[in-house]
Amino acid sequence: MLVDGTWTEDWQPVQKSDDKGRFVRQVSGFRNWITPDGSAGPTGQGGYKAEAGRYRLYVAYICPWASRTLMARKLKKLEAFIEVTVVNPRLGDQGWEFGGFQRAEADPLHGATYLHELYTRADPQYTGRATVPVLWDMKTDSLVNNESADIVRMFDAAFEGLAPETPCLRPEDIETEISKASARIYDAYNNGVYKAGFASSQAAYDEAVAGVFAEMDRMEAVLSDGRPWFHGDRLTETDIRIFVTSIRFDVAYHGLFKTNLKMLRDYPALYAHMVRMLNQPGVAGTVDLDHIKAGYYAIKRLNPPRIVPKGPEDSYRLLAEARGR
Ligand SMILES: N[C@@H](CCC(=O)N[C@@H](CS)C(=O)NCC(=O)O)C(=O)O
Repeated sequence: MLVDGTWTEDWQPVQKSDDKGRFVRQVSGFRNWITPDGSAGPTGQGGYKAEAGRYRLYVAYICPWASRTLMARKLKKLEAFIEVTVVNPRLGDQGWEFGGFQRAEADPLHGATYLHELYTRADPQYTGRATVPVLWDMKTDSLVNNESADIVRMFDAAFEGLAPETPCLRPEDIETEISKASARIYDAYNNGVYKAGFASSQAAYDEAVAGVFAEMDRMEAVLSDGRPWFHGDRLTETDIRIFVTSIRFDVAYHGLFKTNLKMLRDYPALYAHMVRMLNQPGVAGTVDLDHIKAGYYAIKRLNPPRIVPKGPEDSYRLLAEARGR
């Protein structure tokens, strides 16, 4: 991570724990917003106006948080507004690296070797982890935002009137419902699997795993009435949130994070929800199973020999089918 702008090799990914051995995720540091007129959004500074070709999203396909911003870019048809650079899926001694893996790209703006160079370029005194996603402003050469929840929200609204019309991912009439569901699903599912995987005590692991499967049972019950999306007929950010963990579940979390009471495919409605989302236009292109596996199974602390498993066949088949449509 970076400390006062200097890289320090306390790099073990996402490993901060509390006094009971529970994994704790860091809070994002750049919270500016792109808005239609460049005014400041709910947090941060103004000056980031919605304009074509001005912004670039740095992502890792392994990362669920980065992936949800990629999905929002597709679902909101923002390809002309937001360029994308994909980093190497393996988090190394210097954090995220450019190039060096199939479909991992070079940094087209600064020729950086590591993502942390972008952080210190934006703030020479930055302290914190150099995480993906990073939303970069190519006009002022600055870091707009590194919090995926903000990025999904700004993609939803900031380019209205400029980008093709698309359904809202956070309709006002169900905003409270979305916020409530998001908080729970984040804690028990999206972050719950990490809490299980990075637990440093049996008790912390047991607690996290129980939370993960209780939440899966709950989501399964909601989706079992035949609705296509979590809140009903409309695809919302809640569905994106669920999907990014569901698509990684059997592929990485079940094995590496030991969330193995069941597999995702044992939940018929949740599984169908994942397949439905995978088949939305553009979504399959945001999923790279080889990056996902290479990235997770390269986490030294959890998998010292770094052997990457072959399967699961089922996930590759689903993805190939979705791509072929
Ligand atoms: N709050 C951030 C969290 C992002 C995050 O934790 N990204 C992980 C990858 S999944 C990362 O970049 N970790 C690098 C590190 O911890 O050094 C968001 O949702 O955007």
